[in-house]
Amino acid sequence: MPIAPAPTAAIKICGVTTPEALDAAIAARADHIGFVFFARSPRNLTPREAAPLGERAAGRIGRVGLFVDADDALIAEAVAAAGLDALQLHGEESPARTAELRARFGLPVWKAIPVAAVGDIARAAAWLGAADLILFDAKTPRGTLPGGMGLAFDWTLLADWRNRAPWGLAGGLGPANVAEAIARTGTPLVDTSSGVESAPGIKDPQLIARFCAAVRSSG
Ligand SMILES: O=C(O)c1ccccc1NCC(=O)[C@H](O)[C@H](O)COP(=O)(O)O
Repeated sequence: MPIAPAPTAAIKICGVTTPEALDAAIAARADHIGFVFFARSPRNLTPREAAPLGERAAGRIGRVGLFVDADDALIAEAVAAAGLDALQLHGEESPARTAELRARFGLPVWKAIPVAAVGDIARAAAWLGAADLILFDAKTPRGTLPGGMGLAFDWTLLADWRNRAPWGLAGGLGPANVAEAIARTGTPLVDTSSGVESAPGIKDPQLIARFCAAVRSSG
């Protein structure tokens, strides 16, 4: 009887802004790319800028739109322009707002939960039933970006989560530590941004390839 290969974590490359980075993610067989719609981010795209990337990605890789306390008008414009397959909420969106957006746009919603202490993991339970996936990410210092800062959190805090819903791990992941992160947490999805960049907002195709290879080596 053939032995099935061990499953590895799904991969999301966040903050893609160029066709080269998109093609690198597809070539490396990542599962999702993220388009950031947040003006303060070095990876920000307007819906108009995201449109050709969304078209290039269609049917080849999942397109996740990242928003930070965005209004419905921006989300609607981005969904239509970039053909988004899922929404990622990276701000202070409540469980009610999360459920409302899921119903309004008819798309899966990923809710990022910032983590610095064990209570932050418990807090995620409030989004069960409202979000389709919980993305645990490092809590960033006040006054900085709420994500994409290359900061990791203490993965042992996840011991309390016990796979209560579909989830993923983000924060400070790169080619050098992602296999260890998967081995230590058992995460079914990994998300990276700065770890595959040569400078903030500049994706490096070689780092994308190395990241995806490292994920597969963990299986
Ligand atoms: O990437 C950004 O610029 C960003 C801005 C505002 C909110 C969230 C943002 N990124 C979220 C992501 O999905 C990142 O992949 C995640 O935070 C991990 O980032 P990194 O630690 O740089 O890998």
